[in-house]
Amino acid sequence: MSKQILQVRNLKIYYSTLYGYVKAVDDVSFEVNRGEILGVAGESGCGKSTLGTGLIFLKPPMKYISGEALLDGKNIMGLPEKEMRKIRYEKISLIPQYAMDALNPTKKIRHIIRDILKEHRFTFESRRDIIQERLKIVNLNEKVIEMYPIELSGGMKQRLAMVIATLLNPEILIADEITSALDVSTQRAVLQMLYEMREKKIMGSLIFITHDLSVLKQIADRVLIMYAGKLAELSPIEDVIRKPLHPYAKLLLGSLPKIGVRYYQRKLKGIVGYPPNLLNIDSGCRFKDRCPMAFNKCEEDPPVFKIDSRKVACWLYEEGDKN
Ligand SMILES: Nc1ncnc2c1ncn2[C@@H]1O[C@H](COP(=O)(O)OP(=O)(O)OP(=O)(O)O)[C@@H](O)[C@H]1O
Repeated sequence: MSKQILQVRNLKIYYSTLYGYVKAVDDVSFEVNRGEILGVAGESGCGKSTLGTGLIFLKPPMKYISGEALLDGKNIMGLPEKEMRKIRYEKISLIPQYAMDALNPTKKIRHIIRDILKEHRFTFESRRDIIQERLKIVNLNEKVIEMYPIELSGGMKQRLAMVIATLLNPEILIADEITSALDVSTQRAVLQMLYEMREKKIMGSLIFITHDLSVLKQIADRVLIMYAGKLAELSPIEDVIRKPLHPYAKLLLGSLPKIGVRYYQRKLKGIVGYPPNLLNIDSGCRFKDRCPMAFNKCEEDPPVFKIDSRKVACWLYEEGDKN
């Protein structure tokens, strides 16, 4: 059995618009190890959600262009909907961004769960114990089963979405910005629940998408930092925190508040400038216009260089092996 549950190779997922393609995920390669929590981070609009969602639902105008995503060795990109339905929830599952609003408000929770299970040839009764166990982990009373989503608070819906996404013990769970709208203590509780689910092997591996690197510090094993649809850096989380390689990763880390610093005395540094428009991208490194380290070579697209267990798409690391 391979150490890697998912191998994504040269994946391109664009949005088809009247003005042309928005290159939201543009030639991205990475792998997810069994049992691993892989964080995906980067500024708003860098393609995190497109990557997470595109692996499961290719809803127009999202368009799969090329590349592969091997789940347990089998390419799932471009599979017909009938085939995808078989593997959703069971092999790969998603807690979508705004999961709180994704639940059908007119259906009882019991019926939402029943319909998902039915598609996978399970009855509600046969999974009752598991549903009860999961509700307990996320601190929800069993009574919610008889309620409608509209009767639940945002936080309760969020936790219910975690239960629904893990009903069939997926090999990979993708959690898309599920802590962003929560206050810090609820955020911590949700992270703890996800961690517990992983420990109990309720899901095999987790892809945790967030714009907030400080959240990943608490939960992730490795982090994939994206910039403008591309991989900027892929490293173990403690390595990124200790010594980020990509100039963008350095700035992203530098923009986090630090313990002991009073920010009414010192301004929190953001990253100057804006990411490029993904409809119309110049050649060369996509970060070059904002990069304090940019040099002539950056007019060419940087390949991904491998440095020990780390990957970085930046010409400063040309001495590393090209991946
Ligand atoms: N339906 C759409 N049609 C056209 N372009 C889109 C569509 N949805 C997203 N995009 C564009 O695709 C790019 C990537 O968006 P995506 O939502 O994946 O980024 P993100 O990193 O998840 O950002 P956020 O954290 O704000 O959700 C952005 O430039 C965005 O404007």
